[in-house]
Amino acid sequence: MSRTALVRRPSPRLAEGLVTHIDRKPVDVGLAGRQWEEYVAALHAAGWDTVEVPPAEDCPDSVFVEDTVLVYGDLAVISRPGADERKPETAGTERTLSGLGYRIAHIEAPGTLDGGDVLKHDGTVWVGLGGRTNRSGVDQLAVLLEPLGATVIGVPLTKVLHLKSAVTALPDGTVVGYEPLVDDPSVWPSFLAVPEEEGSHVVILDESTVLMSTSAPRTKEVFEERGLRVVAVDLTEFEKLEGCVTCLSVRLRG
Ligand SMILES: CN(C)C(=N)NCCC[C@H](N)C(=O)O
Repeated sequence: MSRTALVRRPSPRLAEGLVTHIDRKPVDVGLAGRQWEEYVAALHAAGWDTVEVPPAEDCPDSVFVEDTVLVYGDLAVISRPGADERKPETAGTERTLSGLGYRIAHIEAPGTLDGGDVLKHDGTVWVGLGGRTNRSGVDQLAVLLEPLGATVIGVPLTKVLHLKSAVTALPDGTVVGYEPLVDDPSVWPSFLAVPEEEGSHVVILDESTVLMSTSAPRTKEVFEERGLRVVAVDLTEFEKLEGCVTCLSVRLRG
């Protein structure tokens, strides 16, 4: 199986990125650039190819490429970001995925949907209904994905920016989250509470390996005790902007 991930270089204006649920802290743009290179190197070391979406230098949050699209099979659903500042980011993602041969669909007004609000596992697609994604966005996504066999479920999201700020899934489908920030853990058939907020965020690299932040060392031990191999990368500068390990790529499989 070929494994490719979309990534997008940080904008020189990264430090102006949006913050909603946390206090603003100064971002070291040079350090962020080095952390981004290490993130991409970790994908390569795990056997992933990367394709760069052309940089969007005037869009401070454009490095968080996950929010611009939801890919399901051969369909790329171009998002309509809930924050107006981020709406110009989608054009570059659309051009790149169109060039890679994906069928393209769009979330249309009045719908809004950020890719970071969408968690997929094994045919189920949970979508966070919070500050960035609205009911119309979820309904449009359901119309697009249900013919492809997916079940789309809207879930409440009040405590964090995106659904994947709160929860992500391990390779076996267990959904992991830091309970104080999860609205309703009973949504997921199998939920594992982790001891650190940054431990909620994993990218599945393969069936036994996950990528996560070095900011959650106790959670790393929990995952290793479950038999997972964990690759940890420093993401401090992105975490200051409510970013996490998932936001920096869009994984394309198959
Ligand atoms: C899963 N997460 C968290 C994401 N996919 N995106 C993070 C975007 C952060 C950006 N400053 C913003 O406020 O939009």
